[in-house]
Amino acid sequence: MTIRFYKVEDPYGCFSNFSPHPIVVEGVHWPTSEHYYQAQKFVGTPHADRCEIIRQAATPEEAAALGRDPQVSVRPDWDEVKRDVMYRAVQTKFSEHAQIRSVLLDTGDEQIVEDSPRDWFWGWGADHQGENHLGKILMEVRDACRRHLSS
Ligand SMILES: Nc1c(N[C@@H]2O[C@H](COP(=O)(O)O)[C@@H](O)[C@H]2O)[nH]c(=O)[nH]c1=O
Repeated sequence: MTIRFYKVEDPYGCFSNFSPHPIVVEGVHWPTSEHYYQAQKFVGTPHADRCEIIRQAATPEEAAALGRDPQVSVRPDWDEVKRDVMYRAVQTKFSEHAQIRSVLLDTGDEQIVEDSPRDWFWGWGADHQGENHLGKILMEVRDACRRHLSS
């Protein structure tokens, strides 16, 4: 059966980037993978100061809002790099938290879908026709964890 996730409080909520699992990337602590993902939008831009503002946001919702401010331009290559950014965020999260790594590994080879009604890129969208890149990255990270375990 397909594993659907979205809100942190719902089943498989630990797969959401809003889940309370901090990550450390290049020695920098991020409260959630969402904080890290949203901050990368502004690396190398005139608004690079926004990275630290986002890192210090009290909640992932606030971090997402700061990252989605239409008044502030993201890095011009964001659409080209955002999937790699997301992969690094998710891979780091599950490498640093054994308990949720077990949850991910225990999904076997089931399909994983971000059941977002309004995100057709990271999720499958309300009509379930979206690209589900976050679900695909979770399945890629699951496979990488499994290979690491068997090596
Ligand atoms: N989980 C979740 C969301 N989805 C998350 O938002 C991020 C995409 O943001 P953007 O690239 O700015 O559209 C990505 O991490 C995706 O999983 N959005 C929400 O407003 N609430 C939520 O609970």
